[in-house]
Amino acid sequence: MGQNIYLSNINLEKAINTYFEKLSEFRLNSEKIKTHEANGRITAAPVFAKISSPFYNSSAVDGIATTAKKTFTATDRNPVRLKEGIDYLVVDTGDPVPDEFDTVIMVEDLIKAGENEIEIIKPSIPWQNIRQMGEDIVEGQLILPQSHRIRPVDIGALIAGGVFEIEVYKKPRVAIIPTGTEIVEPGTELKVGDIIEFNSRVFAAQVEEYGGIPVRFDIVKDDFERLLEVVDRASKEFDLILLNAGSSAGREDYSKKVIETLGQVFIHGVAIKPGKPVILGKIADKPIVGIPGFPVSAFFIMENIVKKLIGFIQGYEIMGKKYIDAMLSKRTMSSSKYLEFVRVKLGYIDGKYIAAPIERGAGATMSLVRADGVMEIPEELEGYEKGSVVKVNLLKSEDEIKNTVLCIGSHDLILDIAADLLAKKGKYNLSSAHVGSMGGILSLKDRETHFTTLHLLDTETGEYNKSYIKRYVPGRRIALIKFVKRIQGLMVRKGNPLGITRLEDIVNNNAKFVNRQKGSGTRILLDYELKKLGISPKDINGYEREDYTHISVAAQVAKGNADVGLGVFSAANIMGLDFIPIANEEYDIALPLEYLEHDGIKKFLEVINSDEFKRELDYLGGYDYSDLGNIIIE
Ligand SMILES: Nc1nc2c(c(=O)[nH]1)N[C@H]1C(S)=C(S)[C@@H](COP(=O)(O)OP(=O)(O)OC[C@H]3O[C@@H](n4cnc5c(N)ncnc54)[C@H](O)[C@@H]3O)O[C@H]1N2
Ligand code: MOO
Repeated sequence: MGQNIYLSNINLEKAINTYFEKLSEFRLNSEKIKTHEANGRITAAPVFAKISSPFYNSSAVDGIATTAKKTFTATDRNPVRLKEGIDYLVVDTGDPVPDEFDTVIMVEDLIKAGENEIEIIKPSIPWQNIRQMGEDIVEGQLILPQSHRIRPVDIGALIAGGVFEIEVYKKPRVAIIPTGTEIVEPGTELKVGDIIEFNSRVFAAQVEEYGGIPVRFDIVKDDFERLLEVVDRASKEFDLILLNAGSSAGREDYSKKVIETLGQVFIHGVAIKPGKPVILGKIADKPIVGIPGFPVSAFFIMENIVKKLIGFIQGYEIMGKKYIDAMLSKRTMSSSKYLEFVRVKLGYIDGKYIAAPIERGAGATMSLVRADGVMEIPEELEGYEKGSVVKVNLLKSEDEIKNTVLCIGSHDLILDIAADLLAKKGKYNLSSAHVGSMGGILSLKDRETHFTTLHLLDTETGEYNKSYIKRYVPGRRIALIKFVKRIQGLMVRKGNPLGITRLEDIVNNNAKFVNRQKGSGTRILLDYELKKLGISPKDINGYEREDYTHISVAAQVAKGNADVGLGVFSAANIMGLDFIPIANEEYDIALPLEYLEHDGIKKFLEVINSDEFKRELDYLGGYDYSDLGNIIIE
């Protein structure tokens, strides 16, 4: 099979418009369903009232129905006396008002004046307190237009208007076809190269959210003939087909060829990232979308194209992306060729939303789990500077974000434990963006975070953190709170196969090293220790190779991608690695003094001072919390 390497790069909106034009002939069939089962469905025709509501003149209050004319002379001094059966009829709310009466007086305005007689001291206006026939809905009136998504309140109006059955579009039946020889069903015994299939399950849940009926197919291997057969069958039985993976240029990427063979491809390649190799086509008159395999790319294609498409085939525009303006905490570059979606953590600080970008890889499923929102960098821009105001599509509610305590700083596993305990308390959540200690201090300086976590060694004095805050956040009252002392050491595979016992051995034994990023406390510690020993970074194989967290360094060692890395004991412990202690460092919390009064921060501090938290630290090992909670006010 020839490779199809030429992708187009069409603007997203233009691609969608072009595609929908090509699909303009296609519409779903409609069906009649019970009105009370129609929530969320789309009307296939305008709906008119069959009867008026109310169906008769009815009393809007509890009181008496009478004739306005008889009450005109009533005053305090000259009350008007009325007789039941002759002048009035007692009515309750909702009761019919007989034709001979034209007004209703509330019971509170009646003065009892003997058996079956009352007095009133104020005239009553004609039609007062009467809901006249058809006041709400008049027979023949339009209740809902075509292509309207039915809401709970609409159901009430329809039934009141005598419409008990309604013509709606059939829910689109969506075929979801996972493909790939390397893809295996969950639960299969895994061998190297296998990938557990889960995209289809994400798509199915999304399709349900968008109002479609998902049907998931079995995995199809990368076999052109077999793919043709399955897709051909799906195109006959379903309204929309989602063909997953094989959308790019690999030797076994057949999606485009399959669609071309059975129908037409209109667009292959849209100017968005992640998600660019998407394929938009049709077979007979049915839409088919080739969705890239990487889970994050797939997510953005679903949210930005398939969601709209499911609305479109029902003649309906699905809205609902909610945006806020946020201040960006970190310079973020992007290619001016694409509209880029960047996952961010969000916080609400001093009345402003702050967006802190997280991982950008297309395979990082967890990044979507962790993200609070998605920043959109428009196609024509080369990115944004730190401090820019950016547009962020919310993945959570504004309330949730306002109840988030944001930590931009250096990462440690114990932050995840604190986050879990804080969430358990209810109301507040801890969101942490990992940018290293220096990045954290800069965010503190620029008022972009509630607090930061840091472990910065002053290589002149040997003291941690204090001097950095003085130097980088001058003129702001900062509280430094002691958190934990942690053992930093060399992480090596179980049994220490290269026999590493000191930093020097990395060079001596020519071990493959994996480093932490510049600005991280661990990196500063490494450089400090190397300098003390007179070792040049150049002599360390892998010094240039950077990872962003302790746990990812540990994972690199565990997988054998590196022989050794510097990190905390708990990370080594979790990954089942051996650990050679090198230094004790002080991992602390810094925050603007006034935030000690912030309710969410108070709860966070309660959490880290709790026995439960300390028990977790004991369990992880490698932490000394004897000073925890001491506040050194700068
Ligand atoms: N030479 C080029 N290579 C690539 C290009 C390019 O333009 N030229 N584009 C890259 C981009 S961008 C993307 S996105 C991917 C799209 O890849 P495919 O759609 O062809 O997907 P596969 O290679 O078949 O799979 C990739 C990857 O996705 C995961 N995957 C796939 N299916 C599932 C599933 N059902 N459940 C879970 N995960 C799944 C899996 O990790 C696959 O390895 O192409 C780049 N390459
Ligand atoms: O489009 Mo790919 O999704 O950039 O990774």
